[in-house]
Amino acid sequence: MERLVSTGRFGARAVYKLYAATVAAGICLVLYYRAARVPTGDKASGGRAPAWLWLGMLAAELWFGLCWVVAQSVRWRPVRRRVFSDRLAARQHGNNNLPCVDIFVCTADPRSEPPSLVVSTVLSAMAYNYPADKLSVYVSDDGCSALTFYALWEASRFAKLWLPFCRRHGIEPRSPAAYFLESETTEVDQPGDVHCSVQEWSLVKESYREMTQRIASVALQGTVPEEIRAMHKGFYEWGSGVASQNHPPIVQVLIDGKSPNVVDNEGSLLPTLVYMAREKRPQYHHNFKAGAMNALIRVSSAISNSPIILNVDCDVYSNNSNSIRDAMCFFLDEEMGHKVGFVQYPQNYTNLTKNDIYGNSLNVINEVELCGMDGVGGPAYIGTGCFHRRETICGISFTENYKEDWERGITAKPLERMDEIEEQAKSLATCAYEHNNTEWGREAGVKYGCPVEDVITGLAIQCRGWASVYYNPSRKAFLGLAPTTLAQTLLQHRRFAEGNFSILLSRYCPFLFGHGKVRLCLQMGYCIYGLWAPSSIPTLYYVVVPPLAFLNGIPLFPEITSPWIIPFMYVSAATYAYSLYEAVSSGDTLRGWWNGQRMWIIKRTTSYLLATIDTISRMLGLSTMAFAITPKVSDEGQSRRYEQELMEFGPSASLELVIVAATALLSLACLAGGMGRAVASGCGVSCLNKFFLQIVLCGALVATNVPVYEAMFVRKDRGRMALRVTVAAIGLVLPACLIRANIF
Ligand SMILES: O=c1ccn([C@@H]2O[C@H](COP(=O)(O)OP(=O)(O)O[C@H]3O[C@H](CO)[C@@H](O)[C@H](O)[C@H]3O)[C@@H](O)[C@H]2O)c(=O)[nH]1
Ligand SMILES: [Mn+2]
Repeated sequence: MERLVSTGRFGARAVYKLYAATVAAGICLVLYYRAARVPTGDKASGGRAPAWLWLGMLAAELWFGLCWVVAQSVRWRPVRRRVFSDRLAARQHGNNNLPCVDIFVCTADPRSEPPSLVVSTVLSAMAYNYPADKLSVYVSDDGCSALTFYALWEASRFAKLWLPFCRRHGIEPRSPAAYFLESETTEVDQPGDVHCSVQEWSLVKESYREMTQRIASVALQGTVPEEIRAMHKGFYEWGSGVASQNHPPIVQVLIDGKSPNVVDNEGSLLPTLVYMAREKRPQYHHNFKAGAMNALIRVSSAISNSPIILNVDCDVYSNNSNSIRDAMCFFLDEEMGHKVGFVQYPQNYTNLTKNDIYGNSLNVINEVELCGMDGVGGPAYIGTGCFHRRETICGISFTENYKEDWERGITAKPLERMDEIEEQAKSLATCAYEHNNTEWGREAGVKYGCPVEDVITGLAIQCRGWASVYYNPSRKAFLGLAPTTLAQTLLQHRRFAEGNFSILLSRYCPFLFGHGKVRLCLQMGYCIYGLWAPSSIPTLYYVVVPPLAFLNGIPLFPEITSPWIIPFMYVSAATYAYSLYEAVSSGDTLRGWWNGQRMWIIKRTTSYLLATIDTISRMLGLSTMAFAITPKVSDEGQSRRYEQELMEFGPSASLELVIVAATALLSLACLAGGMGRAVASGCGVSCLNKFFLQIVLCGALVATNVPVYEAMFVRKDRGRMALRVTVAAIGLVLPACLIRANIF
């Protein structure tokens, strides 16, 4: 029988391995040079560095070398997957044998995640090219907002028009917001391959526009008007005593897809649509998104109980209506299917600008690193765009004789006793449910206690013997929203870095937890992200010390005439050139790569530093875990500057910004001061000889920091650096430059 999937290797791996071997040799030479030449004496003397300064360089270079080695794990054997969904269609006799699928959409806050955004995501999920009676969409609302419920109720009505429209004309993408936006920017009335009358197209568009207007106006009023509330019993759940973080559970089935009476405008069945706000009480910890996911798993088990679960964030709409069928090819493939625990799609964004000013594109992670993890055991679970087996995420271990119950959910009857089922589902969404000594959050479901709950959950699934698969089709399956300001980006990365570092330090450390269960290369692959946070310290050292040493006339690298300069130059040039190649071949622009390098430094010296502090203080019990939601809206000025690719620093001040400004100023001051000193002492060529690499390093830092200087001294818009930040940065840098050699 023909396979449903195929796996291919990347080309030219032998060339890559040769390159990697030369870099490894270069790193060894650099470390040897450092270790063999540790100066004696704690003070700078005769132009020699004090020992501690030199040892610091050695430690930093050792660390960078280690990170490089760890990063090789996912570059050694990357694979690419293909699916043959036409064979699946032939084999399943049309649609008869396709398994049921539950789709989870998480939202948490109607202000940073507007209900109209949630609605488009939900509609795109309902409109998959998949039998409607086998699809159920569940929305978890951690904000417990009547506005979100109202928006979903509107969506349940609009779906009757939207779904047949999509089906009939093969619309892509099936998020109405994305579809109508796209058709606007392509400047035709309708995309060429859509053969519908202009009237029909305009009717659907108009009715979508009216719906979003109604949602917007209700959101503006802040409450749902009584005449609307009268139209669905669900609105009466928001009585007195319901606050967003203190309320009883709410479960409302908005569409019962099994009922023959609920059909779209063409008489076809609709997918089931369920709204859930799990119970929240101040005395019970709700465990953020992980808690929401687990409540969804339980609630859905009482309603549709499908064997496969897809989960997406509320901003992540479906951009490809065939993704469910594609994912099913992996689960149903006779050779590998029985082992597959989850199928992960990449995380792609719709709102990136051409040169990706905040380095948010994830292109290299998507095109290289996840493929590399897939080659050595399977990608990590990255929280969104992932298909899980229900049994797997619920905690079952893989065994060769495990048999999936693909019939699960199919036999479910219409929810005749709707009220009873809703009551039962509610009881599964209470706080008390989990506190009666259940395994939820520990052995069962998504794991608690980690800001990257997804990564730790995926690792545990792999350690229970399941494989995972990474599928990156050319038409992107899911598109979400990336942060659009510097502050949001830094906050998001602080959470990522903290989460991954705390995994490394916990009992889930991939080397311990995964030992003997997953391959060493995969253990290392997980570590790449775990090492982000502690990398902040060597990075800060490298950004601060060599420039200051240059200012003080202390050379830290081999002279230009010494052969030892070759490994230093080779390692840096080769790794940068390769990173450029990797970024550009993954879809970044040249400028995008350059912006990414700036963000690399900014994130490492701010987010990751704070993440390190967060992690340690959490381990010492000085603070508790937080999950700061990434806002999906920004004000008009901010969006305009984002479109213009102007970095957003102001107007408020923060520790992160002070660090960014201070390190930028320091490089500039050291470069100028050091050059001035060299010229004044008339040493010219011999200085260039001694300080060549330090000058290159300072120069590169200054070049990447140009937008920071502009924000401090040139720009006049509201996104410029706050004056307070500039003053604080000068206050830090000035003494550091003046104290001079005394401390060295
Ligand atoms: O208490 C909470 C907090 C968040 N969320 C939802 O979780 C999702 C992700 O939150 P977001 O603020 O958008 O985080 P990102 O930084 O974009 O999240 C990435 O990283 C997270 C782990 O840090 C993963 O869970 C996400 O899937 C992944 O997209 C959103 O749908 C939220 O509504 C909840 O349901 N409840
Ligand atoms: Mn997000």
